[in-house]
Amino acid sequence: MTLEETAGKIRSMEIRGAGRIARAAARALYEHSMEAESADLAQYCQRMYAAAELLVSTRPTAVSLPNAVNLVMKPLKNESDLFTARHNLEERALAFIKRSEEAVSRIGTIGARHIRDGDVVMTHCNSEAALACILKAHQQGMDIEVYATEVRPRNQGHITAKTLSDAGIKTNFIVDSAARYFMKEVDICITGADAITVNGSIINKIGTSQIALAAHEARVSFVVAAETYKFAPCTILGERILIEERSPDEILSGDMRKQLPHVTVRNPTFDITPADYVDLIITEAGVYPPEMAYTVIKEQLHWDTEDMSLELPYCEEE
Ligand SMILES: O=C(COP(=O)(O)O)[C@H](O)[C@H](O)COP(=O)(O)O
Repeated sequence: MTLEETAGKIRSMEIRGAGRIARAAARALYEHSMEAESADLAQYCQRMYAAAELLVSTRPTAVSLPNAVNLVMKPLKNESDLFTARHNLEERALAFIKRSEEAVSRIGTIGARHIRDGDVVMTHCNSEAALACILKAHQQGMDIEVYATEVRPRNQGHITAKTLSDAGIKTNFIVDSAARYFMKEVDICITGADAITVNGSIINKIGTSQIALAAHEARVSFVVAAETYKFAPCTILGERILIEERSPDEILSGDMRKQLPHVTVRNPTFDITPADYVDLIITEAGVYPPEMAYTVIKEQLHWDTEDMSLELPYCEEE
């Protein structure tokens, strides 16, 4: 797949979900580097920086995307010859993909320890990391039941329901607005994350914060499964995560909107769940309370003040 094809698929959401987007970006950089016909290091760097910028511009919210791109790209500035630069960049891209896949599997193992035999689990959207926990618990022989939301407008819940059904897990498929109604039957909510800020807020699919609120009210655990590269270093510097707002066409057709001249369709793709409503964040490096987000960014992402000069567009003002 060409770089432009990958960028187009991320933009159109054919490739979606924060972890998958991150791996697709790393894969695109790897393949772009392999194909690069560059006369010298400067030309190669120029080509790769342009590719990185294109990838980062595709979707604004999932921090896994700029984090993956930075992990692959950042050491490039210290290279002194084309051959080594190219070799090292390709190694870093492949290492990121491997690390990401292993992280999801490890999160599944750790997350399954938070599910008990007989539990009813609610999940929202389609998160590899959240599903890894549920699938692992099922594989370990636990008798669990799941409530999976529909996830309007893009219906990612259909993918979740199919995955759960294929695994033989008893699943209730519900509209998003039924989450509070069913919360009294739920023991634990598990969702993924697109970004986690330094104050432990979780940015995930629109509707997540309502589920967290309903869980809080009902004294149900609300747990987030997320790889460490979902934490957002830029938030240490006070930057906010930009919440993507997608086309109104996803909700009402142009023809229908023409009949409603005083109506504006709003379509935010993600929302923010404050740390107060989050019990735990399950990462591949272990389980953290949301209050420890700063420590994760410092220790797991090895973020330091040098990163303040990052040139790539990391996050933008909300
Ligand atoms: O909100 C979404 C996907 O949104 P979209 O469909 O708009 O990309 C997922 O919950 C997170 O990305 C985490 O997923 P994962 O755990 O797979 O990274």
